[in-house]
Amino acid sequence: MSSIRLSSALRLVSRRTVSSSAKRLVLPTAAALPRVQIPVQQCRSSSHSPFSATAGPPRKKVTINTLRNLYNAKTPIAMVTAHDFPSGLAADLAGVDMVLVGDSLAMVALGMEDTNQLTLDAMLHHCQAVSRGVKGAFIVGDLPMGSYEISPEHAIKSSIRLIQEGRVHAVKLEGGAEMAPTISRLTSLGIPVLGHVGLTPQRASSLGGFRVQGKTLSSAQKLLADALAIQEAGCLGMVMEAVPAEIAEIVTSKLNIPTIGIGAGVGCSGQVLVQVDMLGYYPEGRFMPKFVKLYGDMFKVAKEGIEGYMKEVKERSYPEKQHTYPMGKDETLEAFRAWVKDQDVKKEEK
Ligand SMILES: Nc1nc(=O)c2c([nH]1)NC[C@@H]1CN(c3ccc(C(=O)N[C@@H](CCC(=O)O)C(=O)O)cc3)CN21
Ligand SMILES: CC(C)C(=O)C(=O)O
Repeated sequence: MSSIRLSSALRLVSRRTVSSSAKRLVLPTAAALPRVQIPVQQCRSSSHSPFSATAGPPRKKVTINTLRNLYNAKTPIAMVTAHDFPSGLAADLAGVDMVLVGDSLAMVALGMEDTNQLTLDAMLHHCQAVSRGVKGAFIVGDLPMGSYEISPEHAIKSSIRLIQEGRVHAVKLEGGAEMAPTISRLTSLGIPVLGHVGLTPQRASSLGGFRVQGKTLSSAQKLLADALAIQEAGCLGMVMEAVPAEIAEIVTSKLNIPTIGIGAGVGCSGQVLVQVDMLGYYPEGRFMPKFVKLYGDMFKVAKEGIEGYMKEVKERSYPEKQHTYPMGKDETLEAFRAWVKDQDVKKEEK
């Protein structure tokens, strides 16, 4: 059976965390799967993360200046969503510039039908998990529907919680010109804001569903006006979702802040995708927006891994000796055997 060396990303983490006594763990796999060997630190308790939360990857921190430099150099900005510690860690170790704790987590991690059921408290919980795993990338937390619309003060209060408790670096909010006063207040207080125009999922009902925006002249005009208004209000950039590529490119060319496109073509200043979508975490047959490209098959990997484990549990080939704890002294075992025999302990009949 062939052996695959551990990925360089995992090696990066394990180099910091694996002690000299680290065991070499051979992952149980189905016969069809190649054998993957990953050295791991022996975990004392299931409540302990196998990866040190403090040992960050040796990455230079992405700041608002880094993003500005990328934009000025016309280097596309790569952003991906994350909703927990491992997905944050994967994104960060892959080297993305920005990590978004998007409210799509409502749909992809919590099984909700839309993003509007998500509360600020739930978002905070996930931001905390992601920010524990992300040490280099610039982290943006989404303001969920209902956490910022009532007044600028409402938005300020929620944003401070996302930054103070969620440990994100910037907040994202949906909307155009009507949100400009709120965005101005936030940015004047030193809270960086990423805007979101085009298809704004929190307003899907009033858009008639998850519909492509900017397809008519008036809709394209409104898109440009909204983009200019939130730029003027001080946004560091904006997500531009589900807009015809040509329109997105023209709007991008009229701005002096980056557009991060999703379903908006290659003419944007950067791209964002939902990590769960792009890595193929779902079984075949689930609807995917047209802009999703699969870069992985996580559902297959997960399912086959669990099948391999199940098979070995059923045939008692897992756990093997190396997965068990040895006795300290042989005499103790002998003494215990003799004592149990002496007690004549009977199995209770049920
Ligand atoms: N898993 C997931 N991925 C996402 O990208 C995502 C979410 N969830 N939830 C929040 C929003 C909703 N998103 C969506 C959802 C559906 C379409 C969609 O059905 N688009 C149609 C276009 C329809 C038209 O022509 O107007 C498509 O065919 O892609 C687009 C964006 C993007 N966001
Ligand atoms: C789809 C992206 C841009 C988003 O807003 C989210 O993940 O919630």
